[in-house]
Amino acid sequence: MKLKKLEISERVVQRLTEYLSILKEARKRDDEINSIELAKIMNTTSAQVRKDLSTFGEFGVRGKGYDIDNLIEIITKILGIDKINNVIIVGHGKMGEMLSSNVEVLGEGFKIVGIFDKDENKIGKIAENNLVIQDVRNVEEFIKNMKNEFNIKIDTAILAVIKEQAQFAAEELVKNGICAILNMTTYKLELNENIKVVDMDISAKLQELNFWRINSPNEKI
Ligand SMILES: NC(=O)c1ccc[n+]([C@@H]2O[C@H](COP(=O)([O-])OP(=O)(O)OC[C@H]3O[C@@H](n4cnc5c(N)ncnc54)[C@H](O)[C@@H]3O)[C@@H](O)[C@H]2O)c1
Repeated sequence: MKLKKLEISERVVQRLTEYLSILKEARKRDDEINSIELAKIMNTTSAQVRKDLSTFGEFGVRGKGYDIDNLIEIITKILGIDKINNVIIVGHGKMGEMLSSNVEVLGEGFKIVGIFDKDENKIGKIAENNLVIQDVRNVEEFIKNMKNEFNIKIDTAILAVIKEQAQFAAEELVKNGICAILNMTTYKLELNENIKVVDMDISAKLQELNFWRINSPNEKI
């Protein structure tokens, strides 16, 4: 399924991932779910749910719910996680190690195929997921080999280097064909607009949460 890129907002894509996790839970109980039930769990309106899902076609039958399996299959395809997506980790410190030793954190559809660092003391060591930590200077060769020898395209990286190295490391990755970066650093990367970056910052999320906590009507301060 090819989608016209500009038709879909980032927020809709974020909501799709939320729908998917809700639907997987709902499937344990039922075969169908309607937009009112979905809206309740998503804390939104049923009109919003219908609007979101209609972006991708007509799935619901009027008066009936959505077929959960069908919806899961479609969203999985839209998110491109109906097949394995190979990713590399760049920076194998505390954060990189947390990911390579807990691969289930990545969820279905993703596989770590390479780990890179620049620290001489780490290069050559074996990570928890049995991959050898490679010299970051070998990323280019690694990507080329994967393509030529196994016909595997690597274009996604998880960036977990120290903040001060984030921009440099990201630029190097882009030079080598990476076009999608999950940025675990707190550095705001400046890259060509064709490069998709998603920031994953626990601290920023906590700040956001804190704002809602202290501005909640239940706040007793
Ligand atoms: N996303 C979050 O919520 C979150 C939480 C904690 C830390 N962080 C951030 O994640 C990043 C990593 O944190 P950490 O605690 O794992 O740090 P760390 O110091 O333990 O690890 C950083 C690793 O990056 C490597 N490195 C540095 N420059 C590199 C380069 N150019 N190429 C390849 N490897 C390089 C270092 O050798 C080291 O192994 C930091 O930027 C930190 O601010 C994010």
